[in-house]
Amino acid sequence: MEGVDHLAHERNKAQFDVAVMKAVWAGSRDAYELFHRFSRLVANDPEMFIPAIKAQATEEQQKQWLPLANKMKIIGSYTQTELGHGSNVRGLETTATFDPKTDEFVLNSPTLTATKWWPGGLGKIATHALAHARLIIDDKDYGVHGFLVQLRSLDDHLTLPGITIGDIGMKYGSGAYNTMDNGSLIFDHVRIPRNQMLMRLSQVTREGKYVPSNVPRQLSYGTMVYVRQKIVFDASIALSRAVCISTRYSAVRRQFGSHNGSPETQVIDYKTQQARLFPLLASAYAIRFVSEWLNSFYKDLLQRLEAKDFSTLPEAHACTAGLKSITTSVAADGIEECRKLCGGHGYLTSSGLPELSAVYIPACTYEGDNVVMLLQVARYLMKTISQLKSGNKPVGTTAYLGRAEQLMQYHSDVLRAEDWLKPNVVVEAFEARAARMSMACAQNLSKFNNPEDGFQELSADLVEAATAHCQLIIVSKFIEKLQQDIPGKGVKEQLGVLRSIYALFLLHKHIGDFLSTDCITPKQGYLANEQLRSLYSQVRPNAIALVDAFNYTDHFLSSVLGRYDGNVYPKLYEEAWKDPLNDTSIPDGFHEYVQPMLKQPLHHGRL
Ligand SMILES: CCCCCCCCCC/C=C\CCCC(=O)SCCNC(=O)CCNC(=O)[C@H](O)C(C)(C)COP(=O)(O)OP(=O)(O)OC[C@H]1O[C@@H](n2cnc3c(N)ncnc32)[C@H](O)[C@@H]1OP(=O)(O)O
Ligand SMILES: Cc1cc2nc3c(=O)[nH]c(=O)nc-3n(C[C@H](O)[C@H](O)[C@H](O)COP(=O)(O)OP(=O)(O)OC[C@H]3O[C@@H](n4cnc5c(N)ncnc54)[C@H](O)[C@@H]3O)c2cc1C
Repeated sequence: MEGVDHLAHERNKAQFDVAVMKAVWAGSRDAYELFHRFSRLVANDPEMFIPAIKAQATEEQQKQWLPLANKMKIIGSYTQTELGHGSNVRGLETTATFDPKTDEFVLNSPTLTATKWWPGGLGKIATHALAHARLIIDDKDYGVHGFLVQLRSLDDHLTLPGITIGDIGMKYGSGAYNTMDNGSLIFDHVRIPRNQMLMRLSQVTREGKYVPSNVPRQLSYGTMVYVRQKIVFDASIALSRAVCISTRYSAVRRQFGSHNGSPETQVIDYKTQQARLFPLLASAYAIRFVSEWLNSFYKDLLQRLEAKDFSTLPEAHACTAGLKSITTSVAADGIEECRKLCGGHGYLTSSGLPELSAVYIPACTYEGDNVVMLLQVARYLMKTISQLKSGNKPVGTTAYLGRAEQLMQYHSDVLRAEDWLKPNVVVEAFEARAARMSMACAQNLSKFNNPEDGFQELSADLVEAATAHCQLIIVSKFIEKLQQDIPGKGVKEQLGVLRSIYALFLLHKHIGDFLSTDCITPKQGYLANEQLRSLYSQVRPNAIALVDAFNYTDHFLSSVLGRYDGNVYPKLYEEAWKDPLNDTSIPDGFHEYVQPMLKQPLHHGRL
């Protein structure tokens, strides 16, 4: 029925102020108002190009290029990855050779594997590329730098001489990512003026002298840090969207359990459904809050960089790389789990979930493969530990490693299931687990003569240690969020329940880590699980209101199953009838191919 709220009875169960929770989810009341007025930005916005110019171009270059990019007079593509090299940026093959006679750089793709491959917007639309290439002066290789290269005429959009561009072809699924023209590009001795090398960090003079910057070379990777922290925020949106669909549908869907004609059981009441769904609901909130923190950390980094303070750059890199990795993996896996939680209907395009999944899963790869990113975190952790001996006191997200000795002695003192609700009890267990896993890796690494050999050999363990570290960050930031003043009836209590679910679910999932590092006993692990079950029961009456707090419109969710009013079945049926196959009762080709078979004579009563 139109106009009836089929989920009203669920909404009436809520034990908290949903309006306040909406503001908490949005980040602030102002952010909520803004969000309410404007529909959200499209995630795959190819303006990535602009942050790169801001980060790597001189002020003069910015004055020249940013107005053009902002007014869409030029369309740029961030062109880094090549057919043969993506993760290993230092391995890129494209060259930009300085020609002192003409005061130009000559861009060239020396091999097939040097073909630029993947950049968004490149295939059909971009007029310019921010191309990453090895700077060569007098046969000397100065490593990878950024160059602004015009690709297509601004008059007729035809490619310029020496440039071969194409689209790289269809991608996974049939959905929206195929509307993105990820491109391939070959340079054949393409000339650009010297002032189109982005020279904020290092310069090449008219005489062909290379002037290295007096700032860390890693600043040239700044765009990746910026985009990675955006991607963490994006993960909270993608996961919460899937969770919203799946939670609402789980309250609508009924299976089994009818007695004497009573309705069947709502599938959301099955404990197995809750144990799969509610940790994802909690994860969506956890990722949201850690992204909020990461964004403020990033803003602080920018202020410091302005003041030539580079001290937090390594931590910013480790945090953005690690959290990008963990949160996109959780979101991608979570979306798939949400699809399964919706049973057969989840596989229908009209559920919104297959499309969301197909568009989202490359987040585990782009802007840094997730394993490669965790290995960067592991390097940072190993470096931090190696510096402990020289008295360096770690700060920020690795401060706990400064208490490594104490954490190596730690044994959880949990006696009852409720003890696991205490934030300090949880944090200590997560700190001890992360510290012990990292310390064990550091100890094993020290047995190798060549640290790089050791790093390769132990890389699987290092990835696990990095994961434990990143999970600790997320748990800690959730706890810190709740130390803030949060008004509204029941809001803080509900967030407290979600915080405990998030932490205890992780503990349950990684119980092997906690037991093998001797941080907790099997009995304490059992108590954590017992507490988790009771927390699921506390979330149950609030589940619909907790996803309403995301404040997503039906238009944004694009899902028949996730409709606000829960009016799922008539709409599913209606959607099916929009399938072009239903335009006619006899399908195309029936008369040509199927009917002749049906009309074949029977032999001895058989075909
Ligand atoms: C407007 C934006 C909106 C965004 C909205 C969100 C939605 C986004 C949708 C976007 C869709 C698609 C976008 C996709 C775009 C792309 O994929 S662009 C291509 C991205 N490519 C990568 O990410 C490549 C990954 N590889 C690397 O980053 C590096 O090669 C790697 C870090 C793996 C290794 O670098 P090296 O220099 O070779 O390595 P090391 O020796 O390991 O490191 C040297 C030191 O440098 C430190 N480091 C490394 N990276 C950084 C960094 N980014 N910042 C600061 N520091 C860094 C590293 O820790 C080492 O430090 P140390 O010497 O040990 O102290
Ligand atoms: C949808 C999409 C959009 C993209 N958009 C852009 C764009 O706009 N601009 C751009 O320049 N690029 C873009 N890319 C490219 C993207 O950044 C790279 O694909 C990404 O960085 C991964 O690199 P790769 O493809 O070389 O993977 P590989 O490094 O080849 O990964 C293959 C496997 O090797 C493993 N591996 C690699 N190195 C190591 C190691 N050191 N230790 C252990 N395991 C390792 C990885 O974990 C993975 O399992 C895009 C990619 C996708 C999928």
